Amino acid sequence: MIEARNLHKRFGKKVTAVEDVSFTAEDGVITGLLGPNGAGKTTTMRMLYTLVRPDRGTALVDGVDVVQRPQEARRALGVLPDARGLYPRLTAREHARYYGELHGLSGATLDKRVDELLDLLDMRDIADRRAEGFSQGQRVKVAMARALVHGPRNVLLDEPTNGLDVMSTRSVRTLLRRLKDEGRCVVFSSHVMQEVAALCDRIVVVAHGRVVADGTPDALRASTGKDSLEEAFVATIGTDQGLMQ
Ligand SMILES: Nc1ncnc2c1ncn2[C@@H]1O[C@H](COP(=O)(O)OP(=O)(O)OP(=O)(O)O)[C@@H](O)[C@H]1O
Repeated sequence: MIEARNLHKRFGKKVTAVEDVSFTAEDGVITGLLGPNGAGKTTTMRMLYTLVRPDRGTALVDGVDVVQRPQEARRALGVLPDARGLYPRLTAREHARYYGELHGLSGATLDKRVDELLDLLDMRDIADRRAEGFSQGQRVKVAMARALVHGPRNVLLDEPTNGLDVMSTRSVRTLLRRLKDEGRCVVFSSHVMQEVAALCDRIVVVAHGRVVADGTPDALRASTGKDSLEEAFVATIGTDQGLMQ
């Protein structure tokens, strides 16, 4: 479970990226962080996975404070960051193995886990190719495999389907549903409302660094009095700018 508590982050004097973000992402639930470009989603995610230190507020990962005990919090997290930097000379399989080793896995356990992920992410064809020259979709799959190799209880994904074709998007969605069915806490960010609507049990809408709505798709529709989720989002944010594909 992940609890964001009054997160604040400014960059310099002029940019307030995150004003006051609080939400709880439960286990066995897919929580979507939805907001237009520049809303503060990536900055929020970075604070959750301990890359950026909040100016104020904090977050708890399975009860562990990310500011006070970042290393411990990181062990309980699998992260697909916004930058999917890969090592060009390592193969897809070597990426997953390397990250598994960093998390203390080895031997047959690690081999089995990596094989499972290669199948789940449908990446057998690229398993033993070096990452240099990988397409965007292939890069996302490798980054996803290394995020999940240690079987984290909590999974944070920053715009996981960005740049993916229809088939790859479907396999990512299937994987996220599987993580949910396994009882994991899944949080992903997106600026595409159709993406969030297709996957999420719970939606946290962020605009200008603040949470402007938080609830199930049905609750969001009911609170705005709109029949379609799309209209409900527009009503919540006050504009459809940046939310459509
Ligand atoms: N390192 C940084 N230095 C200065 N400004 C930053 C930095 N990181 C983010 N910002 C600013 O903070 C605001 C929120 O950015 P953030 O990347 O969190 O938004 P986002 O919701 O993820 O947007 P997108 O959908 O475009 O990725 C933006 O105005 C951005 O320019």
